[in-house]
Amino acid sequence: METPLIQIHNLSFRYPKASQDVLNNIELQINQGDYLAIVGTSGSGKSTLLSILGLINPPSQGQYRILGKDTTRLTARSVAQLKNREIGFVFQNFNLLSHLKVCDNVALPLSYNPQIRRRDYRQKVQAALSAVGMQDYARRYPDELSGGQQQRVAIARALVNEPSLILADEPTGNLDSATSEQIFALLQSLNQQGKTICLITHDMDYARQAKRLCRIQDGALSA
Ligand SMILES: Nc1ncnc2c1ncn2[C@@H]1O[C@H](COP(=O)(O)OP(=O)(O)OP(=O)(O)O)[C@@H](O)[C@H]1O
Repeated sequence: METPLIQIHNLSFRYPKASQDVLNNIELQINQGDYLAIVGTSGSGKSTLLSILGLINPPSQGQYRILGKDTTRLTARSVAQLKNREIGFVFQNFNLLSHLKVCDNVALPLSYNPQIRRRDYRQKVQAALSAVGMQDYARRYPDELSGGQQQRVAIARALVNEPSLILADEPTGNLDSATSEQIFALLQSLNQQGKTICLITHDMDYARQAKRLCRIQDGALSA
């Protein structure tokens, strides 16, 4: 029996002051353990959809449930809590803080989660770094690492809170093809270990490796 993690019904989204919707009547269910790739041409609405899945933007219309909770009926504080605890983000530009060591970058999401005790940080950071093969780089700074290593660290940061969903927006957009292959292999293996992943990519070869492939065209999503 598949357990729904995300349930989106009749969702539309329009940016403030824009004259038309970027997303129209989206229907989407993501189950626990899914690996979903979203493809679409530039400007089709992929990043916008990811920003809604990641609780950065609320839908303009329709329903978005995560873990059974209707996010449109929650307070801003509850939404922020859900975002911090249940979502891990991976970006094209890695978005690591250059003045912090690898271990401190990875620890950042823990500091937004008051349920986690400070004395547990070290073990959690080590576990996340080990999951991406970067356990020996904890004391380095981001600019001492290659692009692929920086993306691994960013994936460790996304994993550290043990979120329900990993969202990755063009995670290999700044990487060469050999390094991209390693990052996709890592995402694949994290999914095989049970992580739920939703990914945007331009690379159809990798998109086809995901369990599910969805396309966005002019704001409409199809399987
Ligand atoms: N903050 C914003 N305010 C107004 N319009 C926006 C904003 N961000 C994006 N858009 C518009 O929304 C549409 C969808 O953008 P989005 O970034 O979701 O597309 P995308 O499919 O991720 O594109 P790309 O592949 O180029 O990253 C585009 O027409 C874009 O111009």
